[in-house]
Amino acid sequence: MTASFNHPAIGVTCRGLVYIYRLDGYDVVALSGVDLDVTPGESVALVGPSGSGKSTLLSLMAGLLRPAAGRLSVGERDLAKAGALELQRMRASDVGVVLQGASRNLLPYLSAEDNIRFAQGGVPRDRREDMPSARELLELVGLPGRAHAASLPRALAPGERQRLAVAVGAANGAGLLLADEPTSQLDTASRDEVLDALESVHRSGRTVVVVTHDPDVGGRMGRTVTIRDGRVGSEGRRGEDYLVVGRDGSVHLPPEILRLHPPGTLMRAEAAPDGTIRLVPTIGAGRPQ
Ligand SMILES: Nc1ncnc2c1ncn2[C@@H]1O[C@H](COP(=O)(O)OP(=O)(O)OP(=O)(O)O)[C@@H](O)[C@H]1O
Repeated sequence: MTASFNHPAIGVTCRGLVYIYRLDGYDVVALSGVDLDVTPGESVALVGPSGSGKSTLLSLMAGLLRPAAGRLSVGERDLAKAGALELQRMRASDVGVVLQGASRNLLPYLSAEDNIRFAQGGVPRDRREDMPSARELLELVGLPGRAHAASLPRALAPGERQRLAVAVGAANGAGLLLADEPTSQLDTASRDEVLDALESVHRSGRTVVVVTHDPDVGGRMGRTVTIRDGRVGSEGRRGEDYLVVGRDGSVHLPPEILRLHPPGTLMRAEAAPDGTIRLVPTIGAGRPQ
């Protein structure tokens, strides 16, 4: 099914992105220098341990939080400089957001169709004619027909409700869809249907960025980016995991290597003529006590 999404896919650029929560007088550094490019039309999963900063990064991309430092562009917009009104406009028409938990995205007293129409209400008039209809969106996420359109969110099964949340997130026809844990607490069949819905949105010409704990969800996206301790730790492409050399030359060693060689270990980096790098720990000299 092809819904009419006429707006181009939107990319994201993060450079040295920092975010700090202030909690009871303490600073919690959630992101400590994220460098990441999401190219228009890509599908990316943000994965990584709990508390590593994935949701914070997604909320920054959505303009729900403001960067403490660094650069963040969504399409042509510089989010570090944008005012509250501009961020609100961006969410109304350029970026779709699916928050964690389907019910946070849906009005319980409106039908599926009316939830979508409500989400389309904030789109500027001159762009409304380009928007897909509520029925087209419902069909896109696998909820076709009059019965689905007329259902209240509570009458839908959990997986259907989550697919409706995806349709509502995509309703404004935006070129970038951001989704936080869209498949959590779903059984495998429902999860796969939500992934099909996200894939349909992606195929309709948008960029899709998803935060997930589920490796299988990561496997369905074009690229996985692992966030570790508030920075990009590694990337997965076509089933292979790669370390990412940061702007400052640092690399995050994977947990299994860190268990063998804990932080503080002294290592020599030796480059072989074929470009391979060997990290050689200096036994006894640099291990923390
Ligand atoms: N509202 C908040 N106030 C204070 N600290 C917060 C707040 N939200 C998140 N944090 C802290 O910021 C860091 C990053 O949190 P974030 O939720 O972005 O991580 P996450 O990778 O999405 O985790 P999870 O997978 O558990 O959702 C964590 O140390 C977390 O405790």
